Amino acid sequence: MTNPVLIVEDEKNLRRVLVAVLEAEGYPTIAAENAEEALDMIQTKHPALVLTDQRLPGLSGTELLRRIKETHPEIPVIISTAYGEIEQAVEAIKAGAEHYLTKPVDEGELIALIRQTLARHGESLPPLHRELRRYGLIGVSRVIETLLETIDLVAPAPSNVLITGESGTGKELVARALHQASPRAEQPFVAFNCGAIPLELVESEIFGYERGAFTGATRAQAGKLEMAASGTLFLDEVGDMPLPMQVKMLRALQEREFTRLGTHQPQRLAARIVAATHVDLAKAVSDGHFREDLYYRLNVIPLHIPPLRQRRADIAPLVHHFLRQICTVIGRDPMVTIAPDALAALEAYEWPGNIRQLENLLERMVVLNRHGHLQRSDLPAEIARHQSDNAFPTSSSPFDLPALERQTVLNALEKTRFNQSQAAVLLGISRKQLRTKMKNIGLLGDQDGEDDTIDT
Ligand SMILES: Nc1ncnc2c1ncn2[C@@H]1O[C@H](COP(=O)(O)OP(=O)(O)OP(=O)(O)O)[C@@H](O)[C@H]1O
Repeated sequence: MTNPVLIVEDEKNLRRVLVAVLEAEGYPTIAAENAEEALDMIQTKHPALVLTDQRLPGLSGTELLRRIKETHPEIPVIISTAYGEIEQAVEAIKAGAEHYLTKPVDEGELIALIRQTLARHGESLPPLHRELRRYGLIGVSRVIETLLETIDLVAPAPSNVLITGESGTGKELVARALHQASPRAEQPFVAFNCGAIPLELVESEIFGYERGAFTGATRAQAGKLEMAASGTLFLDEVGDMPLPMQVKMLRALQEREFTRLGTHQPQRLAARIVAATHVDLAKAVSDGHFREDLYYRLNVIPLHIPPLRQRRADIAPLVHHFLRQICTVIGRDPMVTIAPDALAALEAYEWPGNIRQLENLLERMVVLNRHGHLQRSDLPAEIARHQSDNAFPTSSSPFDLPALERQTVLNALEKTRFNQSQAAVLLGISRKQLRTKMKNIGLLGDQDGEDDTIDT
């Protein structure tokens, strides 16, 4: 990321803190004391995002936002407002602010919001995000960050690894990453899927065979273990390995030797074994479908990849990545883009098929798309009906003003135990205005009248 984040804040200490927090996260950051200074910086420094206080000396945050939208509509703006400035927050969202934050600003929420906003705008992100792109693994979530740290930690060791996770979560990608990050990177990476293959075939595929070892063995063939040499053998769907093969595999791992079928000449097992499964292998052991001793042999280092729905922050960067990738592969230029509400629906969907399902859906949508822009209405109905506010419950959704207003009014009422006068003071509006809002959002019926004297 080359373009900085611009902070606009008149309070000196807060400005310093915000700059320090963002710089610690690896975002190049610049700061202005007021809107006029900010406008100059926008001309010269082209920030990737502006975070501005609403209340500033001179032009307000919303006025600054309007000026930015006139000249640089592509720059996302986040407005921070003091508690009770809901009117201004709503005003700012209407004027095109990406989000609003309520002061005092929560550090974690701020960082997450900035990451999500930049990712949503297809920005290449700061060192953290560049790092998170390593080995072809895309993401901005803590999950991906931890996964990459673990890969770096365990890659150099020869220990076996067992990767677990639902179908399509990226188990093979992680296995390849482990290989690339290891001293074995120059050696072969060989993948073998144990799923739904009869015993004889699994055995001959993994161990190899000599000519005449069985009917049809017209020539000698090296097995996957031999092909992997001192590299990595990736055993996918290891839970489906037939039980008699499990016994043979265990023996090979214990003795660090194996033999081609049809000979007694042992060979050294030099490859590292990385196995993967989408089934609960511990349960398969207790059900008697998987050998406990082999389970422990393989599970020296367990690595779990959570499903996509548990790391929704990764969806936006993955969507941008796949759109770029698919358009490049099929030669689509200019690149197909996606509408914010379509992206929000993707972020809110459950993704039972995880990243593979997301990738396949985008490919289909890009290929079938004529106008170069994916709209919410292009999505399958099942996905389009998802509400964007499921996705990031901590941040306000820019697409649902009534929900935002309703939530703020409710918060104020709850804080004051439904004392309307105090709630109105908190919100910075008159009690009459509050009652109108309560009616609009269904908290007061018409029969409740305009009685200003009785508090409920
Ligand atoms: N974090 C990620 N960043 C980019 N692409 C990813 C990521 N995770 C997965 N993918 C892509 O998603 C697709 C599915 O990943 P992969 O085949 O590794 O999943 P899997 O868990 O091994 O699936 P299965 O259990 O069905 O074999 C691949 O095209 C992979 O490149």
